[in-house]
Amino acid sequence: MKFSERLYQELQPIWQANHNHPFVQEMGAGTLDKEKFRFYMIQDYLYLIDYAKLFALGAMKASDVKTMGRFASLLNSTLNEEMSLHREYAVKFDISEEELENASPSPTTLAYSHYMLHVGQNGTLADLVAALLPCMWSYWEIGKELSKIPGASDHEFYGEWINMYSSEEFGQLAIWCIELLDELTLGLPEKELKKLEEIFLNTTRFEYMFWDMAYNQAMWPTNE
Ligand SMILES: Cc1ncc(CO)c(N)n1
Repeated sequence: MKFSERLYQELQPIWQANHNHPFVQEMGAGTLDKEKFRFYMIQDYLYLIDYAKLFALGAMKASDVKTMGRFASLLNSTLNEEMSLHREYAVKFDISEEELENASPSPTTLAYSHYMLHVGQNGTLADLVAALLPCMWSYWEIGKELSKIPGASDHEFYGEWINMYSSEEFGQLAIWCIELLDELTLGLPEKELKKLEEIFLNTTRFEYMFWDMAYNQAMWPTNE
């Protein structure tokens, strides 16, 4: 069995919990509170700045030119395509450039992005890919699922989000990361695979926490 298939099977319950989160469900139903989405967009923009750096680190750690090129392309897509979606949403939701630039990351955003950067900086290329994969893979799955709901892709506010993450282009990037992880894990001892599974599990858990943070608009528990 491919390592990605093993991960997918073993972590189904958590993936289901992510899909069933009220933030995701209400986005699909078109009933999500706009203030919650606005909060999410700002936090996700901050998150993607660090996430993009992970692709740059991937290019650094890659041992062949083809893989470097793929990471360069992922870096470009994140900065110039995915984050363009966020910049368009910012206009739609009345988020000024100043507000976006001055925004502070929530504890969950900080914890998630810093965990990934820590793994990316200190680990192997396989560790880095295991850390970043749940992000792309779960968004693609959620995008595809929501795009099946009649009318969801045409929704005035949430349609664009669904179209971006269910798109063929986004799917191709996710598939490439899945294939890379399978290649990098071929023949690795069980002890090493367990470590990668733990990393993948952690960022999968962070995905859930990110939806939850956005739904509750959760910043630090004290205002100081
Ligand atoms: C928190 C989070 N996970 C995954 C993605 C997909 O890139 C995103 N934009 N944000």
